[in-house]
Amino acid sequence: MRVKICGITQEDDARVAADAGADAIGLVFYEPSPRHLCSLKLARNIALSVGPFVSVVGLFVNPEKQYLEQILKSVPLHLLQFHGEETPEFCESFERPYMKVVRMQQNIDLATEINRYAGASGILLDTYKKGVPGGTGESFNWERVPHNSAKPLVLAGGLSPSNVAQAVKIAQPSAVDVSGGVEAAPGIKDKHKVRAFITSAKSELISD
Ligand SMILES: O=C(O)c1ccccc1NCC(=O)[C@H](O)[C@H](O)COP(=O)(O)O
Repeated sequence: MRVKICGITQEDDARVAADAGADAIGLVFYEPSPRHLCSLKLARNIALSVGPFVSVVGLFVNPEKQYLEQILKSVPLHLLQFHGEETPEFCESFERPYMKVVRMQQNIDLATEINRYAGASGILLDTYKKGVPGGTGESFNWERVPHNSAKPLVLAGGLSPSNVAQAVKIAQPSAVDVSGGVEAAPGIKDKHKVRAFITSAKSELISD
């Protein structure tokens, strides 16, 4: 099981996540978010602090192309994560691996969305909440996650150290993603929760 710790805003938290076995960290480039990184220098330093074998993911919500290109010039991002209404053509235009987020609205046609983003490295399934593009801290019904997806699925939304093992068992995703569930305060991670989350997410695979 791969684990991404999202919404990192300081180097210490990035190191804690990497040392605890995180496979990826997420940096938010979306101004209304309390986890938004307004300094590119800070974003770059965080990205460089995790070492060569931890993926650094940049989160965007309907970004201006120029803004994203400017970030790519100074922050070494391995993967882009799109939370808005970005088209497949837009997502692919940066020639960088990307994940498209699908918010699990009740009537969503997941198979169609997955086919639409054929160029994506994976699809991140997140909770739908009107007007909130991500980081809701709320979960959705994990039974809705298909086990035969054409693309790797990343499960997100309201995960925490206490529910991630159950979520993995039911949804059987390729990876899990957490932000609010391992925070001490918005944008600040709790190192005990980060460690507990990673241990729990990864141990489920072993116990099965
Ligand atoms: O974190 C935010 O504030 C945020 C704002 C806008 C788009 C995405 C955002 N975060 C995304 C994530 O942190 C995760 O990919 C995912 O949504 C899970 O978040 P959570 O439910 O808090 O674990």
